[in-house]
Amino acid sequence: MIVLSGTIGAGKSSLATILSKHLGTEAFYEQVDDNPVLPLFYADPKKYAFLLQIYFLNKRFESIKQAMSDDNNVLDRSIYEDSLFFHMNADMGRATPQEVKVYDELLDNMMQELPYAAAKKAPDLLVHIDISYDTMIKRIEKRGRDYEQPEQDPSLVEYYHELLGRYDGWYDNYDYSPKMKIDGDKFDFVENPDDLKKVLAQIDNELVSRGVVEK
Ligand SMILES: Nc1ncnc2c1ncn2[C@@H]1O[C@H](COP(=O)(O)OP(=O)(O)O)[C@@H](O)[C@H]1O
Ligand SMILES: Nc1nc2c(ncn2[C@H]2C[C@H](O)[C@@H](COP(=O)(O)O)O2)c(=O)[nH]1
Repeated sequence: MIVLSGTIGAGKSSLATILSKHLGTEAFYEQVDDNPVLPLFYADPKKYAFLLQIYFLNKRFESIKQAMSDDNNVLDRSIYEDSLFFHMNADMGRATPQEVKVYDELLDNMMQELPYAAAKKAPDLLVHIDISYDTMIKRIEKRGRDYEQPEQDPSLVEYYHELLGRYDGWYDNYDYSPKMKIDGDKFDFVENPDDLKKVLAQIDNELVSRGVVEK
């Protein structure tokens, strides 16, 4: 299983589609447009942060189990990033210490239940897409989900800065699996075919050198 990571609008879903096609495998996507809790969360984060987190945890767990059913399937966000989101929201006063404790213990318990073979308790590779704040905002605007637009809710400017800032430390400390970073500002793998080629070559190299796929 190959897992993508990155902030909102980094290009995870786009790359998941491209990469799974390239590898001849399946992509598994985070539930967003048909997520009934997400708009509620953006409208009232304090009321819905915990419910949203449980919702994501449940869906993510389901996707991981499905993605694991075959080699080299691609997941468009890691379960570990959900925890990053939740702890950030809790630090912003949107969840209580008790809710955080319940979430952390539940996550831990669920991870232990994953039916991985003993040697395969983690993804084969994490591919992190790194983007700047400006790129993040441009992409969020391009995609156009109402509730994510800072124009509609100026408090999102601080939320997005904080999120992006936390991602750096998160990636540096991530040690559940081999990892690699793609410069999502420099390589436009959606609109530039040359960039796409370079990005896929970087990922292929990692997968081959780690013995995940054959040359
Ligand atoms: N490298 C890129 N160049 C141009 N547009 C991009 C790029 N990556 C993503 N996008 C666009 O930005 C928006 C967010 O991308 P998406 O793949 O949904 O990101 P994520 O899944 O990380 O939130 C979409 O409209 C997508 O078409
Ligand atoms: N509070 C949380 N929000 C989350 C979490 N996972 C995703 N999200 C939000 C962020 C975006 O608005 C949307 C989809 O994210 P993309 O990066 O795929 O665009 O869902 C979470 O765990 N907690």
